[in-house]
Amino acid sequence: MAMITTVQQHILQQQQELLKSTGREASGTFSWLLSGITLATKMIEAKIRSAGLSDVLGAVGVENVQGEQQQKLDVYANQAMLHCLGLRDSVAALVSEEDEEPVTFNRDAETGKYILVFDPLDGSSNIDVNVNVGTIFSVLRRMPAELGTLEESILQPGFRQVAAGYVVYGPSTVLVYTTGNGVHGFTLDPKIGAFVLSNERMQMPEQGIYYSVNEANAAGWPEGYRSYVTMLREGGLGKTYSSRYIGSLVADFHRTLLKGGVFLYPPTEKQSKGKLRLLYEANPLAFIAEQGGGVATNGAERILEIRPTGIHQRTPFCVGGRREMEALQSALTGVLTA
Ligand SMILES: O=P(O)(O)OC[C@H]1O[C@](O)(COP(=O)(O)O)[C@@H](O)[C@@H]1O
Ligand SMILES: [Mg+2]
Ligand SMILES: [Mg+2]
Repeated sequence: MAMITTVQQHILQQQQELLKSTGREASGTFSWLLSGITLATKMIEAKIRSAGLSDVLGAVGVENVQGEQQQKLDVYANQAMLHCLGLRDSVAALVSEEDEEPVTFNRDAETGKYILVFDPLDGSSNIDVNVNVGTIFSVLRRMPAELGTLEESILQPGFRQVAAGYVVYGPSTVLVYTTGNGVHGFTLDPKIGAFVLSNERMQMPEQGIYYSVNEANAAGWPEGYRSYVTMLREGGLGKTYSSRYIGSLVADFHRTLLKGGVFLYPPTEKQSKGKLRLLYEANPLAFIAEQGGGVATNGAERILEIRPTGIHQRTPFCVGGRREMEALQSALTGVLTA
């Protein structure tokens, strides 16, 4: 019988490796915490698989804190995450794209030592048309009380993340995560209902063949982005690039991690800060990209060094292989070199 490694086993192994170097035992708290995410995402996966047969398609008729029409599946996914993670007593706060304020728990700093930040359902505009959507999460450690309040702990910069990951609900359901020790992918095996290791130590290719951006916004981009995309299209980086844009960040990112290339959501005249959110979209994917050998910026600085000022703040988001991101930096600083 082929031996399998589930995501829980893998996390525990990673923890044991990590702690062995400090002579301490893995408490299991962390893998128990992440099992809350795998349980919630399996519930969401089950809803999506038969979406057309149950009442989860369409909008609920109210706007969320982002000013977007909330989809029924946004609400279901949010409830699943809040329910499964709220039960974990190591959780001090839950921060969701769908909730204006964090959900906090009256747990002392010893017990409630983690903060979960998440986008329960990413790619909402694609739900009703059966295109890949996902869930994105980021884990921060609560700061000791003498160093900061719970609110300050939530607004820590991205390089303070202790874990990050996403699940793509597509032809198969794939979970990708990092705890700062490489990027690892797991596929949900429907026969046993477990996420099984399928891609260990994933690496983003140094250079790819795809660029991914919503070109409908091109007229509103700063000039550097337009000339950069033109340069890629015209073979300026020694290869002819093709365009791929799904409109679900988690799916466009997953392709970029596997195949390389570049994903961009630049600022526009309408949205000078771009559209995507720093805490639960850009930060977790930037952590994974860097752990996979890629690069992630807001066009000027490293995403993981941005100091958050608000839980729903937006940021321009550029992520991709080393070659594409070096060329982007040149283009945005006005030195477009092939
Ligand atoms: O339609 P646009 O402007 O290209 O925006 C697409 C982007 O918006 C998003 O759908 C925003 O995320 P949510 O669906 O979680 O709100 C991203 O997944 C995607 O990359
Ligand atoms: Mg999203
Ligand atoms: Mg969302």
